[in-house]
Amino acid sequence: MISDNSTDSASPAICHDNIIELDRVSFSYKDQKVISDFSFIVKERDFVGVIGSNGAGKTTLLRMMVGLLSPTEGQIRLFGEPIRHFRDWERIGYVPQKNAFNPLFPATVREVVLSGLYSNKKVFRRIGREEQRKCDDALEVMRIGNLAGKRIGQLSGGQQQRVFLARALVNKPDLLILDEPTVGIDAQTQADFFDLIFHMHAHHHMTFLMVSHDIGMIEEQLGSEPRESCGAIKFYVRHSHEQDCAISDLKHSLI
Ligand SMILES: Nc1ncnc2c1ncn2[C@@H]1O[C@H](COP(=O)(O)OP(=O)(O)OP(=O)(O)O)[C@@H](O)[C@H]1O
Repeated sequence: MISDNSTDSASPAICHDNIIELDRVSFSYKDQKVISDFSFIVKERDFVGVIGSNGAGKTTLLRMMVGLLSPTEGQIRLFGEPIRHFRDWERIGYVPQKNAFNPLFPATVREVVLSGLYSNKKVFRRIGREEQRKCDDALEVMRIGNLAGKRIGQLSGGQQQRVFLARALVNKPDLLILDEPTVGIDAQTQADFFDLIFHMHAHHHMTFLMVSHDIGMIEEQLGSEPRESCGAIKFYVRHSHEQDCAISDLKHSLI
């Protein structure tokens, strides 16, 4: 593994590793500058809520963090490693803002959720009982167990979004990046989902970065003062030091 992070002399506290580092990052689409000279660090066990008006650049920022866009200037590191060398993508779950499957896409809901367990290299690995159990757990948490055998392309937009969330959760990644994850989802599933991810943040050692337009929910969960801003984008952060929870399935997190 390539790493040139040898200068980091940070605290030995295990929960304070840097997960995402943006160092003087700028981004332009042709001649429109969207992100300007922005530096920010997300630490292990942070929950970062990202708020900002339409067009402020939130999605652009997230797409840079997952390697889909390259900064025009500046550097990004993931888990301490320069993003161009980073290969450990299965540690990161990403749910983009708008997901839509072609109605003819042949995979079933179960197959799509199971695909979250493997990196591209491992897609042909045999799926055992343990993997099926994790998949059932994720399906049940997102209330789509009854849709498991259906073709994903034939579901409604909100149902498809729940499948994407189940896929992102099934592997319990170290870092989950969510771009307005609950748009189009009914109120009960939305409330359950927030309970779940805030529990996972507090007790399962996960780090979250989530774009939301729900300022009330963000302030209630993360406090009313943003820690940082980037143009019209504001970053609310809460760090967790709570006790880890020994239960490994997802369902218990709903309560
Ligand atoms: N592919 C693209 N090509 C050119 N300009 C783009 C592209 N994608 C986004 N933009 C522009 O960049 C700016 C930031 O867009 P972005 O999608 O990052 O904003 P956002 O904060 O996520 O907005 P929203 O809340 O509406 O999702 C906007 O002015 C947008 O028009």
